Amino acid sequence: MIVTHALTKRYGRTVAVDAVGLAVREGDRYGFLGPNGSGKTTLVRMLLGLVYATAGEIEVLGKPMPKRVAEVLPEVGALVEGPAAYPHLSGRRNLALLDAAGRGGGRRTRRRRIDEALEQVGLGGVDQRPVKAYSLGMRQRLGLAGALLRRPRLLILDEPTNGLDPQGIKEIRELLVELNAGGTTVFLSSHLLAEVEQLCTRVGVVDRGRLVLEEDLATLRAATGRILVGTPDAAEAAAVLDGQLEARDGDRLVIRHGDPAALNALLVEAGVRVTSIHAEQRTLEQVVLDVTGPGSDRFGAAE
Ligand SMILES: Nc1ncnc2c1ncn2[C@@H]1O[C@H](COP(=O)(O)OP(=O)(O)OP(=O)(O)O)[C@@H](O)[C@H]1O
Repeated sequence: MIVTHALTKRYGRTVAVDAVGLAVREGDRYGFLGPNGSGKTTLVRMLLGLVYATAGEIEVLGKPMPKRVAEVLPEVGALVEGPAAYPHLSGRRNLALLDAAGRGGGRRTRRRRIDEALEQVGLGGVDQRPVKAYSLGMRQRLGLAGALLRRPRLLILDEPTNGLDPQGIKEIRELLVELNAGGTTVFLSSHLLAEVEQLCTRVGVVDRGRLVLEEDLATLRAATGRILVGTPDAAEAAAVLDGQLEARDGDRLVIRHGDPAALNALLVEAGVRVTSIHAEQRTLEQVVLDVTGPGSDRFGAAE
């Protein structure tokens, strides 16, 4: 759905995006993760033809960008940082103007599509109040509604949960999962590890303009080959395990073993009471720390 090769953008001496080659596949919920200033917005703008690349290539929906921008954009819903709206007009009126200005999306269906989009983002009950009276979160939702008007095949969203409270973030997450289940591919940028971890199926990590990692989340979080066991009989368990025990902290044990069920059976058979047992998984935070090294606290773990 999106492929870039050696995509580069320089602003004078600043290399905002540095030879990035990423691949977003159909059906992905792709999280483009990086700290503030790492080049996410610049890359998103290049994908949409809003900024020209210094070098490299971009394909969106199988077509070169920005050359085929007029064919590509009607099938893409986009939300770029600080969505623009006419402040003195209502949200509904803004969406009508946006729809009229773009290609595709017939006039006959406009009202229905606007109602649907507002409903989807939780602005169904919105009144005639002008956008200048909206909260930041409401503006963000309106921006998303604009992205959904044409029922796009691909959504490209730059920090879509900026300005939303935890409940709003959860609602947007659920909406994106639902749209994705209905066939929409989702590409979003974020500086929040937790957001990407909770929402995405695939992640690209960008650090100082370079893509340092791109992988399916399930692969990244694959089991480590260790099992975490909680037991009030830690000493007995340690005796039974003979050499497989990696660490012990009170009644919690870390055991080198591949199969929690088999390990559980072994412990129970030996008379060890097991209160909890599960395979250890890496967190996205650990993976990101591994690839970016010290200074990765620039990534937001949560907000
Ligand atoms: N129009 C511009 N002119 C000069 N430098 C720019 C311009 N736009 C971005 N940059 C620089 O390029 C780098 C990447 O910026 P960018 O906004 O793409 O990062 P980001 O990851 O989206 O950060 P944020 O989340 O804060 O928006 C930064 O060093 C920024 O100062």
